Amino acid sequence: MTARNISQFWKWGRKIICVGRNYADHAKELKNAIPTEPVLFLKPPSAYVREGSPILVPPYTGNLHHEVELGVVIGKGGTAIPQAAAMEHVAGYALCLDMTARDIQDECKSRGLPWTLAKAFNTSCPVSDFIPKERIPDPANVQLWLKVNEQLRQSGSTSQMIFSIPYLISYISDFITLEEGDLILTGTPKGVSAVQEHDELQAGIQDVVTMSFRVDRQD
Ligand SMILES: O=C([O-])CC(=O)C(=O)O
Ligand SMILES: [Mg+2]
Repeated sequence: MTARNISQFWKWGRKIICVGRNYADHAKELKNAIPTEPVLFLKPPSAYVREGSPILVPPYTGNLHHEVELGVVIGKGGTAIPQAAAMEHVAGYALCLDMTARDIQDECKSRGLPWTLAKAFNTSCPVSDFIPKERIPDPANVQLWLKVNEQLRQSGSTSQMIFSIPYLISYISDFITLEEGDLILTGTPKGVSAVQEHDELQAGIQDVVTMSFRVDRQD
């Protein structure tokens, strides 16, 4: 049996735990209250898409949004992880997009229904190469950016997060056991906007990583 390699964590079939409304400026642009506890939702591993393959617009949405986010890759699992030990559970990072069918999400919100079809569809989690932990010594202070067709749409620092990475790891692991290969999406800064078929998305974490994806229609 070949050993699994954490640098290909997206192939492992592990869960993707997403944090919503973790940046006040984004919560405000969508007219959501600033949360007093993390807002959590999940994506299945089938949501992953890698560079070279397109982001597919689900046929049921007319308002697909990009959300650029720092992803935290879990290297050591655990339950009820104390904040002080949380960073020992991190193997590294990845740049991610939390693709969101905003019209469907709005409808789910107003009807009190779960966000699954707004957030968890195929290709809803574009992911960069794995970034070993050492390459981002201060994850609480890196710049994330996203361009659509060369136009800057999102630019924000992880220093703006409401809940820190150690807090999130500790909070999540109280309720959902974290496993090696899990990914935590830590929320998006402001500037989310709609993408269309044939758009080119480019995103990056300052001088650490960049990635690009093309948007296509689902046949
Ligand atoms: O859909 C939303 O706005 C919540 C979310 O994922 C985020 O804040 O990153
Ligand atoms: Mg998000």
